[in-house]
Amino acid sequence: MITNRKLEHVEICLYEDVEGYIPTLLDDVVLIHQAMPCLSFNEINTNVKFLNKEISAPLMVTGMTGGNEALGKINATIAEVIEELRLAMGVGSQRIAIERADARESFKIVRKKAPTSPIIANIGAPQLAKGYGLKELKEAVSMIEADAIAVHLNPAQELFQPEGEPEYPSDILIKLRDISKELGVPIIIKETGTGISMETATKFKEIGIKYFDVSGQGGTSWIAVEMVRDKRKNNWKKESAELFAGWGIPTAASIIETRFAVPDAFIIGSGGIRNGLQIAKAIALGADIAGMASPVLKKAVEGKESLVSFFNKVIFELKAAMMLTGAKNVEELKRVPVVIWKELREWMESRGISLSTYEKLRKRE
Ligand SMILES: CC(C)CCOP(=O)(O)OP(=O)(O)O
Ligand SMILES: [Mg+2]
Repeated sequence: MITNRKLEHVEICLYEDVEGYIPTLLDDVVLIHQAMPCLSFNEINTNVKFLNKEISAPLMVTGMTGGNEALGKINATIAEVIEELRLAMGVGSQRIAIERADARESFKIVRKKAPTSPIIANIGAPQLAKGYGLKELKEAVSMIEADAIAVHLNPAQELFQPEGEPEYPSDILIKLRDISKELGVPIIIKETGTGISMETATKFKEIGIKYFDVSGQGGTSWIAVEMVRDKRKNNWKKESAELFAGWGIPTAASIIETRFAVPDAFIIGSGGIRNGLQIAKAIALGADIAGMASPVLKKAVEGKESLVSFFNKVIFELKAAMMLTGAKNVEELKRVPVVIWKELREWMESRGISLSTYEKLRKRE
């Protein structure tokens, strides 16, 4: 039953160990210290534009949940806080709300609590292979008066999900191309913890997609989440899921690959982002904003105050990195000098991405 799966997903993300199988490789990005920043801390401005709205920091809460009253309360807490702090948020897959009218309030509450913030709807690509079309995506968008819709790509998760639907035929691309012309809001192609490659980003660039949420490996592994469900059900896939738990593209590599493939893309750097220093690195590496999910979920269930102080800490860390690199705003942060070394540099070399070529793309020159 889909509602049970929604509840299990949140319970597993909160209380099971399903992250950190492989590093994000953001540690292989060094922001160069500038001892004479030529600015004072109170001058630093973190405002950025996102989906034609201004947000106070380059950070969104990426789509997680929804589907019943309890999950709606989590959405409500996050929505209230992101509206107050002028951030942005996505909702979890709205498939359950397309299928069940009683699940809709748990998503609608987000727009009620965040009337002015950028809010992003969410539908899975497998549903496009199984009959969903413009009607269902419009329904998901209008349900929460969304500014955009994330179409999530989760083939690895579906493969190991007990009741999974690993159906990703290429006619999904044709459908998305046609839908994007009529939908009225942008489509964000969003991975789910295994990252977007340059080949995959190119496929979506070719149908006119401009927004990517890379959701790389290094944070929550949704293969591991389904592994836990397999184990609980003694499903035959459990050992295979364990084998693949660390499968995917590390977040730092996925930011580079997506920027390399789609130089003019709007990139959300997500997957294992846990603090403001990682946000600064993701942006200096090529992302436009960063995305967080799991750490926000964990604070949200503690309550609003806990989530507010978490975001204040994260934004202080981002500003600290901007101060110490001499970046007085996010546009300057995109161009600060960095060192890319160790595994991440080896990854670039083996993928044919030269540092000098990437330097221009990273700075969006
Ligand atoms: C998108 C993913 C990280 C979490 C939801 O996976 P799911 O297969 O349960 O989502 P659906 O309800 O859309 O099938
Ligand atoms: Mg699914």
